[in-house]
Amino acid sequence: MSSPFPHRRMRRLRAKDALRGLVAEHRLTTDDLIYPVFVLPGENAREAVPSMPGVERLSIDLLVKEAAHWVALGIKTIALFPVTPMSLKTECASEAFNPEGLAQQAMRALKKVFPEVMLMSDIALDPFTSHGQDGLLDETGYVMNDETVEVLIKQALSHAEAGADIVAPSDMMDGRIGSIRKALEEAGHINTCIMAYSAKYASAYYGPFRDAVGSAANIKGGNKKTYQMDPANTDEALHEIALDIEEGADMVMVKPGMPYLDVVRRCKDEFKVPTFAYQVSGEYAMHQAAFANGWLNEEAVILESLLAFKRAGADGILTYFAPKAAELLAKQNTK
Ligand SMILES: NCc1[nH]cc(CCC(=O)O)c1CC(=O)O
Ligand SMILES: [Mg+2]
Repeated sequence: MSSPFPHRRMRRLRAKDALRGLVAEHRLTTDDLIYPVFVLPGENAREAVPSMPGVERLSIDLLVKEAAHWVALGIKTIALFPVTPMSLKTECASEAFNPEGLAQQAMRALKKVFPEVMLMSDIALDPFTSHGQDGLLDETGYVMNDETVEVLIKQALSHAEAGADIVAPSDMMDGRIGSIRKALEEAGHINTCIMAYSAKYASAYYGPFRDAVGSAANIKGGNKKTYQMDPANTDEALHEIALDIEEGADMVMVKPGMPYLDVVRRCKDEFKVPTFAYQVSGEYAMHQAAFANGWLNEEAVILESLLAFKRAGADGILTYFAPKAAELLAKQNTK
C-alpha cells in the first residue's frame, strides 16, 4: 500500500473560515452559560472581590439593575451566592432557611422583574455557619451527614418557595439529593430541577470564592476533605454521579472545571445525562491575572476555555466570564 499522501490532506478543510465553520464539531452559545453572582445585604452596595478582578458583589437593588444588562446579552440562568454578615452565622446555620434570607429575597426580587430568567440557588450551609463548614459539626469537629441533610431540605424548600427554578446542592453530603427530591415532591414543587454538584472535589481552586462570600477566614479545620472528593479519583466520581441520578438529580455537575475535564468526559460517556461543569473562582482568577499582565489574549482565551468544556461533553458551564463571553459571542455572530 502506498502512503495516502497527498489524497488525504487534513489541512484541506482548514483552508477557509466557512469550511472550518461547516465541519466544527462543537459550538459555544449563550444558551450554555450560567452566571454565578454574589449578593450583598443592604442597598446601593457594590463591592469588588480583590482576588476576582472584574467581579462585584451587589446588593439586591443593584443586582436587579445589572441583571437587565446580562439578560440583554442573552444570559438565561443566574446562580445566586449570598454574602452573609458574620452576625447572622451560627453553629446550626438557621439563616440558611430563613424565608427572608438574602438569597430568598434576591430570588423574589429578580423573578418579579425578569420572570423568564432561570434562577439557580446554592444548597449548602457554609455561608451560614460560624465555622465555615458546609454542615453541622459534632463535638470532634466532624461534619455530621444526616443532621446536615435535614437542614439542607429546609433550605431547598425555602428556595423553591422563593422562586428557584433549579436548586443546586453543593454540600456533598450523602443522600441529600434523594431527601431533597422527596421533600420537593411532597411540597408540590414537582417542577423544581435539581442540579447536583455530584463530583465536587476538595479543591484549592475555590480560594477566591471563599474570599467573595467571606467564608475563607473562618473555615474550621482548614479544608473540606471529609466530604468533598479527593482530586486523585475518577472512578469514585462516576459512583457519586450514579447515586445522584438514581436519587433524582435532573442534571449533574463536575467541579472544578478545566483541571477536571477528564471527569466531565467520563461522566457524559457513561451516563448521557445533562452534564455541567463549573469554571471556578480560582480558574477565573488565574485567567484574569494572565490577562492583566498581557500574557494571554483575553478574548480568544475566554472563548477557547469555554469551548473546551463543550468538547469535553459539558452541556453548560457555570462561569464568571458569562457576560463577557456573551458579548464576545454576539460580536462573533455579527462578523
Ligand atoms: N459549598 C459552597 C460552594 N459553592 C460553590 C463553591 C465554589 C465556587 C468557586 O470557587 O467559584 C463553594 C465553595 C466551597 O465548597 O468551599
Ligand atoms: Mg454524593
